[in-house]
Amino acid sequence: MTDDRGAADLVPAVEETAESIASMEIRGAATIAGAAAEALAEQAREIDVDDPARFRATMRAAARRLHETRPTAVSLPNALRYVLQRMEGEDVEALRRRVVRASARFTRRLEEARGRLGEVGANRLQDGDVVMTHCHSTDALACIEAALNQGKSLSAIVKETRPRRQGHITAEALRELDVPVTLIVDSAARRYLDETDHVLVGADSIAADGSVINKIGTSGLAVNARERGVPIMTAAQTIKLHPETLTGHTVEIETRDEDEVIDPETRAGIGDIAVENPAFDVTPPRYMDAIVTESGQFPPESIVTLMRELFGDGAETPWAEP
Ligand SMILES: O=C(COP(=O)(O)O)[C@H](O)[C@H](O)COP(=O)(O)O
Repeated sequence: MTDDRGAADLVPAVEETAESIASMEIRGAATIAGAAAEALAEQAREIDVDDPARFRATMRAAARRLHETRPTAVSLPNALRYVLQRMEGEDVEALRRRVVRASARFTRRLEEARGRLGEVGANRLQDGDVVMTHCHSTDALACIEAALNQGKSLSAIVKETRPRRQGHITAEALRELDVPVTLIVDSAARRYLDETDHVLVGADSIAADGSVINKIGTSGLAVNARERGVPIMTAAQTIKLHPETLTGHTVEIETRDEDEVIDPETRAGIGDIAVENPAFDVTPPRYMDAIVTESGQFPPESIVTLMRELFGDGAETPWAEP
């Protein structure tokens, strides 16, 4: 049986979502997961087949198409797993219902988890704190929002986050919450740590040893924060836990287009140079004070306990052909 089985029956919504994730129109680990779950529901709703085996094959093909878009955020395969593991039933209508329901439940759980972890993270922030952020993380922003709701007043130092400048999205979101924002270039972070009370980042994946995989620059920020004595936390709901790392696998770091770093004309003017553009890096657990999830906060080294509880010893890949 070839891996292409079911691919001919993919509905446009799946291709559109896959393209938007790959081009980063849809970005950020939690947002990608929600969009993927919704695309699976669209596939289930729109596909016009009578044969349950064919229905299942098209759902697996849709999941494979979504899975191949970006490699680092484990929330994507975790979302696909959540929905496909619930694809049960004897006939197409039953299968369709189960997929649509699972997708809706997944999206609801994303929202609830964000709310709960926000409250946990907010308890680590004090009234008057200056918080430094990196990239744009909805889970990290949830902590700030919850702290504001607790009546705390915060201000933010927002790292620009080259090359894609997701810091601009964070700055805008914080201004909408009326948080005073100072935008800095990435290389100014160490200097501004002297004025920072807490560093707050998100995660694309968390490994079994407590390593945090997040936007490139996070590990340097964490090392500098430790050197300066500034606490740093990762806000990450449990769909960011990477079950395959329980069995020794490492997390693949996405490499993106060189044009994001330098435009081709400027590059040609410089001469023959190599350009590299890794999108994420790995922060060792010893540089992170806490991982904040909807199930509470954890020292990074003990996150493996929560992972075993949630995933057992590893991960299935229900999108693979049987
Ligand atoms: O590194 C990024 C986004 O990278 P990119 O812009 O390359 O997708 C974010 O910190 C995490 O995905 C967490 O985000 P969230 O908390 O929203 O899941």
